[in-house]
Amino acid sequence: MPIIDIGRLKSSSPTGEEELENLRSALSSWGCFQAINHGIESSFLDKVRDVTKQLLELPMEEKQRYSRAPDDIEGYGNDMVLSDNQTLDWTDRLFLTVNPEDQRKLNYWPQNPEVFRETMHEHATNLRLIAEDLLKAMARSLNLEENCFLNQYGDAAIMQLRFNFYPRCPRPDLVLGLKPHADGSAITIVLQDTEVEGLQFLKDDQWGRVPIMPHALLINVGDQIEIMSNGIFKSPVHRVVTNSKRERISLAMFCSPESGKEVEPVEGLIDDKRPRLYKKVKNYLDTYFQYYQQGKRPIDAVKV
Ligand SMILES: O=C(O)CCC(=O)C(=O)O
Ligand SMILES: [Fe+2]
Repeated sequence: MPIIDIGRLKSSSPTGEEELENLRSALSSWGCFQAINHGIESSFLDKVRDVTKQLLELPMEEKQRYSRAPDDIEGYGNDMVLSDNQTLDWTDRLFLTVNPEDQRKLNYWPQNPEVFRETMHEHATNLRLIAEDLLKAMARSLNLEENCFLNQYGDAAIMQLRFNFYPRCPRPDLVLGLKPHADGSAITIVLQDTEVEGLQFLKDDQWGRVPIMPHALLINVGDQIEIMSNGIFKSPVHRVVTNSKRERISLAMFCSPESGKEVEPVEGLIDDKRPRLYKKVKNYLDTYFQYYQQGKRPIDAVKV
């Protein structure tokens, strides 16, 4: 699992150039990395985890006050059931749109713990800057103008938080916490559990574990960056395994292009040797969930 010092990516020194090359290599092989030196205080990340834990450990009756409506993707609950033969994940989650701010559905936002709302607001503010800096670095790592991904991402990017709670599972050999999938985002930033592993990425047909690094952020590319980069950066398939002894918690932030923005392979990455791989897409997330729940890869539907 690659580790990238993202503080270095902004520097134009030789070490900065070297780190850009590491970034390009990580995203075109694994599609993910552990980000260190990201500028967020460790104590703040601990607070975010703590608030997440407090929320997920509330009594079920209290969490059910934020239950997802049957036709909504936001709220507390499990998978949306779209067919009888769907495999359910061994997880409960709370899913919230955080940005744009005027699209927050506050009826799903817990008020307990009391600092929940302000903490998640601050967390989103921090991650927004990291996502934007990374999109610039990703463009520079391919010798492109630094705003070429950011322009498709837009100023009113969609940021969605998913609080994942994986209870202990008596049969980890039979059940997954989260079935294999690739994310529909542009990029995803995940805060991992500090004690229990579980996330795995598929590389060269093998599942690679994400080791615990308490103060790193796990970052992976989603389908929309695979599209913009014309397939150079890989949106990796990943899954979460269950554990019979320990429960596990994680907090994923999905950063996706602004609603209505057209997303397509960047001009500079299409040539005779690398023909255009993907069509132009808009509001990719709208169709993503249907394919996802059928166990299909949504990105296959937008191949040329
Ligand atoms: O639980 C994790 O570490 C990852 C979660 C994830 O992949 C997701 O929510 O899409
Ligand atoms: Fe994921």
